[in-house]
Amino acid sequence: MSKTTPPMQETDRLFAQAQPRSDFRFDASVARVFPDMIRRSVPGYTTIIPMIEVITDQYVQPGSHCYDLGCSLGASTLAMRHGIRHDDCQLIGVDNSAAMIERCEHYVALDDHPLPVTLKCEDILTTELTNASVTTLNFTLQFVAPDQRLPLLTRIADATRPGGALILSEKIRFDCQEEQDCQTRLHHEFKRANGYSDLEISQKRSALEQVLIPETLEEHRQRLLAAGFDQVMLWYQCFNFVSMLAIKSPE
Ligand SMILES: C[S@@+](CC[C@H](N)C(=O)[O-])C[C@H]1O[C@@H](n2cnc3c(N)ncnc32)[C@H](O)[C@@H]1O
Ligand SMILES: O=C(O)C(=O)C[C@]1(C(=O)O)C=C[C@@H](O)C=C1
Repeated sequence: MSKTTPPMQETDRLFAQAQPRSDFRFDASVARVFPDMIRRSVPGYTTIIPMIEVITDQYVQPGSHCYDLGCSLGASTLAMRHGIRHDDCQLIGVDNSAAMIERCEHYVALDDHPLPVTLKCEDILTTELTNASVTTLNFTLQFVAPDQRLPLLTRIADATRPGGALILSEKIRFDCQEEQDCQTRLHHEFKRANGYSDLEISQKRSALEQVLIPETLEEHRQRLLAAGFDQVMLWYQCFNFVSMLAIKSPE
């Protein structure tokens, strides 16, 4: 596959046939269907991506680094790229799935924009973070072990310049059981409306159970403050999917 040939985009039928339960992984079969899978699975994803460009444009600083942690195929990376007005910034996408990074390189090459993008196949828990103005975790923190989340967010906050920001999008859970049930039902209806069958929805749900650990909005808010951010705002919610903006005050 040459770098300028668009990768084949396939429809997500990964959970269409009855199969033994196994944990969800970001492997080559997921990477092949990922644009279709995430668009049909995450309510609001197609709104959040263009807003990442708008938010990046507001918080990016000249001469700084911008990070997309858990970049997958680069949808959020490219949104950041288009929001960066300074030619002396570095944009770095990090993902520990080799299959994702390999395909991401093609999407970056096809995107007509002068700002270089560095892609790293690394663990976001250990990747180097310095001199950051904007960092994005677009539906990635939910896959990090809960006890590793505060250390990661603290590293991000420590690396962020005064006036810089973190965009954090997550699937959340609710303390109130009634709300949890209602929002989960609405999310599953969204998947059904996008053509997923009951079997696909339930098989993916059990594959994600041990892997995607959602937390409440309050848990996210408190931890972002504990990590060193000064202000936390909810800027988007659709059912049990949200996006937050955590800001370090200007000096
Ligand atoms: C839901 S996807 C992110 C979607 C992407 N940000 C977007 O906007 O299209 C989560 C990604 O995080 C990556 N990931 C999960 N844990 C990681 C870790 N510890 N280090 C690096 N990447 C990780 C996965 O490989 C996967 O590609
Ligand atoms: O919660 C679900 O049911 C999902 O399918 C969500 C989700 C996500 O939020 O990342 C899980 C895995 C894929 O990356 C696409 C969507």
